[in-house]
Amino acid sequence: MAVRQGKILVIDDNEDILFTLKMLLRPLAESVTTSTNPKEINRLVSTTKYNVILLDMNFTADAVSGKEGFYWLERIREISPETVVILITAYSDTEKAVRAIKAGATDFIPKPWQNEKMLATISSALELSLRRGEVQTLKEQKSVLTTAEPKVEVIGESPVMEQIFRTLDKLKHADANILLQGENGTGKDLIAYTLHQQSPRNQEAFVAIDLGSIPHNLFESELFGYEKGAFTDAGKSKSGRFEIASGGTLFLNEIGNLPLMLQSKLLTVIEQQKINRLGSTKETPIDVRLICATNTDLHAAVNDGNFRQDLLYRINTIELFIPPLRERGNDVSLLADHFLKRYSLKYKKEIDGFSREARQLLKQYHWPGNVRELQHVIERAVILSDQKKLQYDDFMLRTPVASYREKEEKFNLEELEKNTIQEALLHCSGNLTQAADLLGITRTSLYRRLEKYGL
Ligand SMILES: Nc1ncnc2c1ncn2[C@@H]1O[C@H](COP(=O)(O)OP(=O)(O)OP(=O)(O)O)[C@@H](O)[C@H]1O
Repeated sequence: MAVRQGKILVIDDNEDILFTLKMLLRPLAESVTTSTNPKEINRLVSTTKYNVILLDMNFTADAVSGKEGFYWLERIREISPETVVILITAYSDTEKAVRAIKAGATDFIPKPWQNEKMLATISSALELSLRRGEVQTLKEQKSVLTTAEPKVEVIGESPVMEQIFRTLDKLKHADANILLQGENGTGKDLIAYTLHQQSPRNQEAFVAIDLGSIPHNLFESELFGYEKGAFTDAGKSKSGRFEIASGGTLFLNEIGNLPLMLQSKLLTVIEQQKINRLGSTKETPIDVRLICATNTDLHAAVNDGNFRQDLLYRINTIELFIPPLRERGNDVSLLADHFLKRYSLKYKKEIDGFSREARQLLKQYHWPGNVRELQHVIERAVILSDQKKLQYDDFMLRTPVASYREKEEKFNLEELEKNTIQEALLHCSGNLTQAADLLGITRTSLYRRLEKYGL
């Protein structure tokens, strides 16, 4: 026999009927709950997700109109529209059957029933309900996936990027949880997608959620989903990202933003591989590969008591540091050419390169917004330019071009950075965490710079 799935609720005022149906239907489902009192329906349906409800049409003795059945059918449709409802009555007639179906029932069974007919009807009702759930998940998957940006190949030839490509290659068959660290716009999302694409999970969904851009009060419902009525605005049930990503990869961007209370919930989910939607006691098994990303130093956050150490150890089986663009040498030029080609095509402009001065500026600029900033700068320049080559003045960089030019003439940026770090270290008596704070960078970034300048 197939694996028993789904929950059945039977409501009938006759105890014998309930007993017989319980015995008959038990082999079909995970559970069969019975009740003689229709007033229990509100409570039962609000607290448990039933797949199929078998509902008597007449509860009061002598009543034959079926009015009660229709009343309760409507209540069930309001509370749990996805549940399949089958009506039963001793006083069947075609007119009632048609009305019941119009009112949202799926089928109608006359009493006395034949066991084979009852079993066949309830089996198909269970099947229908489970398929409805799958369709709902697919719809939600589609809405999550179609909002994502189209993904492209990761471009880079610099030694630091070559090192990343070698590591990505080694991770092809490892289903390990991965933590990507790097400044905003360095390509963490793109690398997470690449990891998914090259993994055995690539036929399943890649679902991303940016915990830096959604309000804190929505974290829980977005991650774990909710049942209808779980909170004031929960008009209907919704799957969370964990459920939608099940079988595939879940990318949690800006994981450092997760409040401590949800960190412990996330830890439990990772350990038990099950989730509970908000407002539900039902556990749903999930199977996701987790890739997390952060632009903050989670190790420092652990030291400061803002991030759980046990959670960090669960998500960072492999840690990958994605370097800022300014440390990738000629990759800036490579990426600039790539974006120029893409946007010239998109905006139908005949621009075939950069002036020498413009290319020099791209190389020297420090790109605080990394690849994303470069991409936007080139797109804007392509839209506004009316020459064959992009010029120095076509770029509207975050640091104003004029003052940047002046600074370039006056200072050597690296020298400046090195001196500033030395000063900060002196000021903080060598305390790296304090120095990093003072400089407004992460401890990891500070370490890298100390290495770079041999400090
Ligand atoms: N090496 C690369 N090659 C091609 N495109 C890249 C590369 N790195 C980043 N991009 C592009 O730059 C943009 C920003 O990258 P992405 O969103 O992956 O960065 P991120 O580190 O996840 O940013 P954030 O931390 O702000 O979420 C995207 O459009 C991405 O496609």
